[in-house]
Parts: sequence; structure tokens; C-alpha cells
Amino acid sequence: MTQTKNAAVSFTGAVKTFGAVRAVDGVDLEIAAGETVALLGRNGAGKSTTISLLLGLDEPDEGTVRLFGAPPERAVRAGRVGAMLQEARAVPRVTVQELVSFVARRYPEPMPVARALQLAGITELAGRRVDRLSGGQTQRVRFAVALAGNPSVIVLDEPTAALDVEARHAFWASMRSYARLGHTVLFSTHHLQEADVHADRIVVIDHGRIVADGTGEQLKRAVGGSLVAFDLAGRSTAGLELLPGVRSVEVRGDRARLRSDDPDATVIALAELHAIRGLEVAPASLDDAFLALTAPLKEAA
Ligand SMILES: Nc1ncnc2c1ncn2[C@@H]1O[C@H](COP(=O)(O)OP(=O)(O)OP(=O)(O)O)[C@@H](O)[C@H]1O
Repeated sequence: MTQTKNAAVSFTGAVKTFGAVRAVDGVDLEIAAGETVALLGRNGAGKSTTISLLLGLDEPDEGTVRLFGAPPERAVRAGRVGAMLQEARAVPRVTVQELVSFVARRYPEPMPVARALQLAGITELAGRRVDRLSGGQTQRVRFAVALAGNPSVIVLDEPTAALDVEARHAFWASMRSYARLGHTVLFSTHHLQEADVHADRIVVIDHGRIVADGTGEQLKRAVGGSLVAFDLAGRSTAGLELLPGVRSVEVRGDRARLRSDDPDATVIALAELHAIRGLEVAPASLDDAFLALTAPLKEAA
């Protein structure tokens, strides 16, 4: 894969193994400046390891990882990358303002603290102690800390994992106000809806490999088709897989679910068989796409 000169993030054939586990298994990925990208995958798919490589916290065993065309450490030290990782550190007895100021002072060209607080949507929390905040507020403080170095790329590892619906909305609003400034965002998530709604592009990772890369719409289209469901009303399922457009047949109880590339033709054929009781036609959902693209991890023997 050729590297684009102005890519914010660039992985080329990156591999990271832990003993027998290939946590990242030959990843090629480019993220252009200004993109918001979701890294979507099941538990253990390799999202956190990909992020560790990106931040220079881990070295790839093979391949290269570049941030703005240079090794990640350089961009991290210069404050060009901000990160919110999963592990929560012990929270010190300081105010929000003090914490963000402390972090900002460690960078060569920090963001003004008031600006970081504003972007994170926590201006009104400036004087509050960080160990006395709700989970949602804490996450936005961590976001402000990630902004302190005035980064042009921000990396968020499952930022909303433990948040309720309201806190999630508030968090994503903060992320978007940062992205709207033309900055680059990479976030990992298990939540398909969040990836669909908040990212320009979804990269699906499974067993350490990228198995799909595109918009939510493109992913749905790649998996394809629609779901045509109807009540069998006691009829046999024999031959359903041969109907026009049908790609697969699933039967649950008395209900058949056909995945079809040509739902109109499938429905007409079903009508000719008088098999239209309880008929439903729905486009493939992102859940369908995700399930089709990823396979459950095998339990370790
Ligand atoms: N430090 C490590 N030592 C050994 N194995 C590791 C280490 N870090 C990750 N792994 C393994 O690598 C694989 C990928 O893990 P990773 O944490 O990157 O996945 P993930 O997609 O972030 O998962 P989750 O959604 O559960 O956070 C898993 O099989 C995991 O057990």
C-alpha cells in the first residue's frame, strides 16, 4: 500500500503478536486529516492494540505505523496527538482547571485551558474537584485533558463504554465540536449505532484484520440485500433457497427469514406460492452487516 504524504495516520502491514495471539495481523490503514473514523469490533478484535501502536505505546513486530509521516512518538511528544485510553488512573484531589492546566504545561504549544474546557463542554465544572464528578463528567474532563496539548488528532478508546444515554450524547457533542474544527478523530467502539451516527467512516476489525472499511451505508450495501420474512404457516422450507434473489434462508419456529439481493423478485415468487402471511421486507441493518463481517472469537482450547 502506498502512503499518502498528508495522511494523518498510516499503518502499513502492521503486525503485533502476544505469544501465539496475532492481536494486529497485517493492518493497512490510512486516515486523512479531518476524518472521523470509528474502529468497530468485538471484544478482543484488536482495537486497543491498534490504538497502542498508533500512539507508540507498543512497537509493531512487522510493518510500520506513522503519524503525520513520522514515528508516533514524535507526534505524541509534540502534542499533535491526544488520547483517551480505557484504563482510569487514580483521580487526584485537584480541580478540573488545575488538572487540565497541569497537563497543558507539559506541551510545547498547548491549547488555552479555557478553550479545552469549552470544547469538552465543561466550562462550568472548572472549579469542581475531579474526584467528585459523575461518570459522564469525568469522561469529558478526560477529553479536555486529551485536548490539552492542542492536538490535531485525537484517539478515543471506547470513550462512552460506561456512560448512560444522556452522558453519551453530551460526550459526542463535545467530540463533534472538536471534529468540526477540521481535526482528525479515531475512536473505538462496540456500539454500531455510535459508529454509524458519529463517524464519517467505519473500519471493522476482526481477529486483528480489517474486514470492512466504508460508511455505514457502504457496509450495509456490501453485506447486501434485504431481509424478507414471512410465516411458514406449516409449509415446507424446501426450495426457498432457490427462489430468485435469495442468498440464505434462516428458519425460527414457524417464521422464515430470507436474505435477498432482489427483494421484489423474492416477494413476487413468494406471492405465487401464496406464502405471504405476515410478510415483512426490511433493508439489511448495520447489525446484520456487522454480524456478517465478523465471526465469534473461538474460545481458547
Ligand atoms: N498485553 C497483552 N498480552 C497478551 N495478550 C494481549 C495483550 N494485549 C492484548 N492481547 C490480546 O490481543 C487480542 C486483541 O486485544 P485488544 O485489547 O486489542 O482487543 P480489543 O478489540 O480492544 O478488545 P476489547 O473490545 O475487549 O477492549 C486479544 O486476544 C487479547 O487477549
